[in-house]
Amino acid sequence: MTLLDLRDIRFAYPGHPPVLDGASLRLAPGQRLSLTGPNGSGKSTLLRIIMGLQAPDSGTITAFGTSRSKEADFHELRRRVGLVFQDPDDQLFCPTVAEDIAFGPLNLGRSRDEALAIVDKVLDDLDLMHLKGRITHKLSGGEKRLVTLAAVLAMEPEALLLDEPTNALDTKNEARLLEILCALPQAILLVSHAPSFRAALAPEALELRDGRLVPV
Ligand SMILES: Nc1ncnc2c1ncn2[C@@H]1O[C@H](COP(=O)(O)OP(=O)(O)OP(=O)(O)O)[C@@H](O)[C@H]1O
Repeated sequence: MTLLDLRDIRFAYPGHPPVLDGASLRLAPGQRLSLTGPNGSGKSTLLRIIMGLQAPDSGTITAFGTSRSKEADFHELRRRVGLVFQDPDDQLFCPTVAEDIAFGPLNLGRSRDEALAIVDKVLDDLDLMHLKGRITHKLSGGEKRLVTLAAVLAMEPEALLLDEPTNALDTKNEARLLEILCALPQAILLVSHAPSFRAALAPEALELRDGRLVPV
Protein backbone atom coordinates (compact mmCIF):
# COMPACT_ATOMS: atom_id res chain seq x y z
CA MET A 1 0.00 0.00 0.00
CA THR A 2 1.19 3.51 -0.80
CA LEU A 3 0.24 6.33 1.57
CA LEU A 4 1.05 9.14 -0.83
CA ASP A 5 1.53 8.96 -4.57
CA LEU A 6 2.24 12.18 -6.44
CA ARG A 7 2.61 12.04 -10.20
CA ASP A 8 3.95 14.67 -12.53
CA ILE A 9 3.06 17.64 -10.34
CA ARG A 10 3.43 21.01 -12.07
CA PHE A 11 3.00 24.34 -10.34
CA ALA A 12 3.96 27.96 -10.98
CA TYR A 13 3.19 30.99 -8.82
CA PRO A 14 1.31 33.45 -11.04
CA GLY A 15 3.71 35.48 -13.16
CA HIS A 16 6.73 33.30 -12.23
CA PRO A 17 8.47 30.37 -13.95
CA PRO A 18 7.40 26.89 -12.76
CA VAL A 19 8.58 25.83 -9.29
CA LEU A 20 7.46 22.24 -9.81
CA ASP A 21 7.76 20.85 -13.30
CA GLY A 22 6.96 17.15 -13.29
CA ALA A 23 7.65 16.20 -9.65
CA SER A 24 6.68 12.66 -8.62
CA LEU A 25 7.08 10.77 -5.36
CA ARG A 26 5.66 7.83 -3.41
CA LEU A 27 5.63 7.36 0.33
CA ALA A 28 4.90 3.93 1.83
CA PRO A 29 3.77 3.17 5.41
CA GLY A 30 6.69 3.58 7.80
CA GLN A 31 8.99 4.92 5.07
CA ARG A 32 11.32 7.83 5.90
CA LEU A 33 12.18 10.02 2.96
CA SER A 34 14.13 13.28 2.80
CA LEU A 35 13.42 16.03 0.29
CA THR A 36 16.49 18.10 -0.47
CA GLY A 37 17.19 21.01 -2.77
CA PRO A 38 18.48 24.56 -2.61
CA ASN A 39 16.61 27.46 -1.00
CA GLY A 40 13.63 28.37 -3.10
CA SER A 41 13.59 25.10 -5.07
CA GLY A 42 10.00 24.37 -4.06
CA LYS A 43 10.14 21.93 -1.13
CA SER A 44 7.67 23.81 1.09
CA THR A 45 5.44 24.41 -1.91
CA LEU A 46 5.35 20.66 -2.55
CA LEU A 47 4.40 19.95 1.08
CA ARG A 48 1.56 22.50 0.86
CA ILE A 49 0.36 20.88 -2.36
CA ILE A 50 0.32 17.46 -0.69
CA MET A 51 -1.89 18.91 2.07
CA GLY A 52 -4.22 20.56 -0.44
CA LEU A 53 -3.28 24.04 0.80
CA GLN A 54 -2.25 24.94 -2.75
CA ALA A 55 -3.62 23.34 -5.90
CA PRO A 56 -1.18 22.08 -8.55
CA ASP A 57 -1.63 23.33 -12.12
CA SER A 58 -1.52 19.71 -13.25
CA GLY A 59 -0.56 16.25 -12.04
CA THR A 60 -2.27 13.79 -9.70
CA ILE A 61 -2.27 13.30 -5.95
CA THR A 62 -3.39 9.96 -4.56
CA ALA A 63 -3.50 9.49 -0.79
CA PHE A 64 -4.49 6.28 0.99
CA GLY A 65 -5.58 4.85 -2.36
CA THR A 66 -7.95 7.73 -3.20
CA SER A 67 -7.42 10.44 -5.78
CA ARG A 68 -7.47 13.95 -4.27
CA SER A 69 -8.23 17.02 -6.34
CA LYS A 70 -11.09 19.07 -4.87
CA GLU A 71 -10.84 20.85 -1.50
CA ALA A 72 -13.29 18.35 0.03
CA ASP A 73 -10.95 15.46 -0.96
CA PHE A 74 -8.27 16.88 1.29
CA HIS A 75 -10.32 17.01 4.52
CA GLU A 76 -9.73 13.33 5.24
CA LEU A 77 -6.10 13.60 4.11
CA ARG A 78 -5.49 16.41 6.63
CA ARG A 79 -6.80 14.17 9.41
CA ARG A 80 -4.40 11.39 8.42
CA VAL A 81 -1.31 13.40 7.42
CA GLY A 82 0.24 15.92 9.81
CA LEU A 83 2.27 18.86 8.51
CA VAL A 84 4.69 20.58 10.85
CA PHE A 85 5.08 24.00 9.21
CA GLN A 86 8.45 25.65 8.71
CA ASP A 87 7.26 28.62 10.80
CA PRO A 88 5.56 27.62 14.09
CA ASP A 89 3.65 30.92 14.08
CA ASP A 90 1.73 29.62 11.03
CA GLN A 91 0.54 26.70 13.14
CA LEU A 92 -0.01 27.89 16.71
CA PHE A 93 -2.99 30.16 17.21
CA CYS A 94 -4.59 29.28 20.58
CA PRO A 95 -3.85 31.26 23.76
CA THR A 96 -2.19 28.41 25.64
CA VAL A 97 -0.10 25.36 24.80
CA ALA A 98 -2.74 22.97 26.18
CA GLU A 99 -5.46 24.56 24.04
CA ASP A 100 -3.29 24.45 20.93
CA ILE A 101 -2.63 20.74 21.41
CA ALA A 102 -6.27 19.98 22.29
CA PHE A 103 -7.55 21.83 19.22
CA GLY A 104 -6.81 19.00 16.75
CA PRO A 105 -8.35 16.15 18.78
CA LEU A 106 -11.45 18.30 19.58
CA ASN A 107 -11.76 19.10 15.89
CA LEU A 108 -11.63 15.37 15.14
CA GLY A 109 -14.65 14.87 17.41
CA ARG A 110 -12.92 13.80 20.64
CA SER A 111 -14.67 14.75 23.89
CA ARG A 112 -13.18 17.46 26.13
CA ASP A 113 -11.95 14.78 28.59
CA GLU A 114 -10.43 12.66 25.82
CA ALA A 115 -8.69 15.70 24.35
CA LEU A 116 -7.27 16.67 27.74
CA ALA A 117 -5.97 13.12 28.25
CA ILE A 118 -4.29 13.28 24.82
CA VAL A 119 -2.71 16.64 25.72
CA ASP A 120 -1.21 15.11 28.87
CA LYS A 121 0.01 12.01 27.06
CA VAL A 122 1.66 13.90 24.19
CA LEU A 123 3.30 16.44 26.52
CA ASP A 124 4.51 13.63 28.74
CA ASP A 125 5.87 11.62 25.78
CA LEU A 126 7.77 14.66 24.53
CA ASP A 127 8.88 15.67 28.03
CA LEU A 128 7.15 19.03 27.63
CA MET A 129 4.72 18.95 30.55
CA HIS A 130 6.32 22.10 31.97
CA LEU A 131 4.97 24.06 28.98
CA LYS A 132 1.33 22.95 29.37
CA GLY A 133 -0.12 26.16 30.80
CA ARG A 134 2.21 28.58 29.03
CA ILE A 135 1.00 31.40 26.77
CA THR A 136 1.83 30.14 23.30
CA HIS A 137 3.04 33.39 21.77
CA LYS A 138 5.47 33.91 24.67
CA LEU A 139 7.31 30.62 24.09
CA SER A 140 10.84 30.67 22.72
CA GLY A 141 11.37 29.70 19.07
CA GLY A 142 12.60 26.22 20.01
CA GLU A 143 9.73 25.67 22.48
CA LYS A 144 7.23 26.68 19.78
CA ARG A 145 8.82 24.20 17.39
CA LEU A 146 8.42 21.34 19.90
CA VAL A 147 4.83 22.37 20.70
CA THR A 148 3.90 22.34 17.00
CA LEU A 149 5.15 18.76 16.81
CA ALA A 150 3.11 17.90 19.93
CA ALA A 151 0.01 19.47 18.35
CA VAL A 152 0.45 17.41 15.19
CA LEU A 153 1.18 14.15 17.06
CA ALA A 154 -1.99 14.70 19.14
CA MET A 155 -3.97 14.07 15.96
CA GLU A 156 -2.32 10.63 15.61
CA PRO A 157 -1.51 11.05 11.90
CA GLU A 158 -0.38 8.12 9.75
CA ALA A 159 2.28 10.21 8.03
CA LEU A 160 4.25 13.26 9.10
CA LEU A 161 5.50 15.99 6.80
CA LEU A 162 8.24 17.90 8.60
CA ASP A 163 9.44 21.23 7.21
CA GLU A 164 12.76 22.18 8.80
CA PRO A 165 11.93 20.59 12.17
CA THR A 166 15.31 21.46 13.71
CA ASN A 167 14.96 25.22 13.09
CA ALA A 168 15.54 27.15 16.31
CA LEU A 169 16.46 24.04 18.31
CA ASP A 170 19.59 23.88 20.43
CA THR A 171 21.88 20.84 20.18
CA LYS A 172 20.27 19.07 23.13
CA ASN A 173 16.72 19.56 21.84
CA GLU A 174 17.74 18.59 18.31
CA ALA A 175 19.12 15.31 19.65
CA ARG A 176 15.93 14.79 21.68
CA LEU A 177 13.75 15.51 18.67
CA LEU A 178 15.74 13.02 16.62
CA GLU A 179 15.30 10.37 19.30
CA ILE A 180 11.53 11.05 19.45
CA LEU A 181 11.07 10.98 15.68
CA CYS A 182 13.18 7.84 15.21
CA ALA A 183 10.96 6.03 17.71
CA LEU A 184 7.69 6.96 15.95
CA PRO A 185 5.94 4.38 13.77
CA GLN A 186 4.69 6.93 11.21
CA ALA A 187 5.97 7.47 7.71
CA ILE A 188 7.97 10.69 7.55
CA LEU A 189 8.68 13.08 4.70
CA LEU A 190 11.48 15.30 5.93
CA VAL A 191 12.62 18.66 4.58
CA SER A 192 15.81 19.68 6.34
CA HIS A 193 18.95 21.56 5.44
CA ALA A 194 20.84 19.73 8.23
CA PRO A 195 22.72 16.84 6.55
CA SER A 196 23.42 15.00 9.83
CA PHE A 197 19.76 15.15 10.86
CA ARG A 198 18.65 13.85 7.45
CA ALA A 199 21.23 11.07 7.54
CA ALA A 200 20.08 9.95 10.99
CA LEU A 201 16.32 10.12 10.40
CA ALA A 202 15.71 9.70 6.69
CA PRO A 203 18.82 8.76 4.69
CA GLU A 204 16.78 7.88 1.59
CA ALA A 205 16.49 11.15 -0.30
CA LEU A 206 15.03 12.81 -3.36
CA GLU A 207 16.44 16.09 -4.59
CA LEU A 208 14.23 18.76 -6.10
CA ARG A 209 16.14 19.82 -9.18
CA ASP A 210 14.63 22.04 -11.88
CA GLY A 211 11.17 21.20 -10.61
CA ARG A 212 11.60 17.42 -10.68
CA LEU A 213 12.45 14.96 -7.91
CA VAL A 214 15.51 12.86 -8.57
CA PRO A 215 17.04 10.17 -6.32
CA VAL A 216 20.31 11.16 -4.66
N1 LIG B 1 3.17 33.15 -2.54
C1 LIG B 1 4.20 33.18 -3.37
N2 LIG B 1 4.19 33.97 -4.48
C2 LIG B 1 5.21 33.97 -5.35
N3 LIG B 1 6.32 33.21 -5.19
C3 LIG B 1 6.39 32.42 -4.11
C4 LIG B 1 5.34 32.36 -3.14
N4 LIG B 1 5.70 31.47 -2.17
C5 LIG B 1 6.91 31.02 -2.53
N5 LIG B 1 7.32 31.58 -3.67
C6 LIG B 1 8.57 31.32 -4.38
O1 LIG B 1 8.56 29.98 -4.85
C7 LIG B 1 9.85 29.39 -4.76
C8 LIG B 1 9.77 28.11 -3.93
O2 LIG B 1 9.53 28.46 -2.57
P1 LIG B 1 9.53 27.34 -1.44
O3 LIG B 1 9.26 28.04 -0.15
O4 LIG B 1 8.62 26.23 -1.84
O5 LIG B 1 11.04 26.82 -1.52
P2 LIG B 1 11.85 25.89 -0.50
O6 LIG B 1 12.56 24.87 -1.35
O7 LIG B 1 10.97 25.36 0.57
O8 LIG B 1 12.90 26.93 0.08
P3 LIG B 1 13.72 26.97 1.48
O9 LIG B 1 14.73 25.84 1.43
O10 LIG B 1 14.40 28.32 1.42
O11 LIG B 1 12.73 26.85 2.60
C9 LIG B 1 10.74 30.47 -4.18
O12 LIG B 1 11.41 31.12 -5.23
C10 LIG B 1 9.79 31.41 -3.50
O13 LIG B 1 10.30 32.73 -3.48
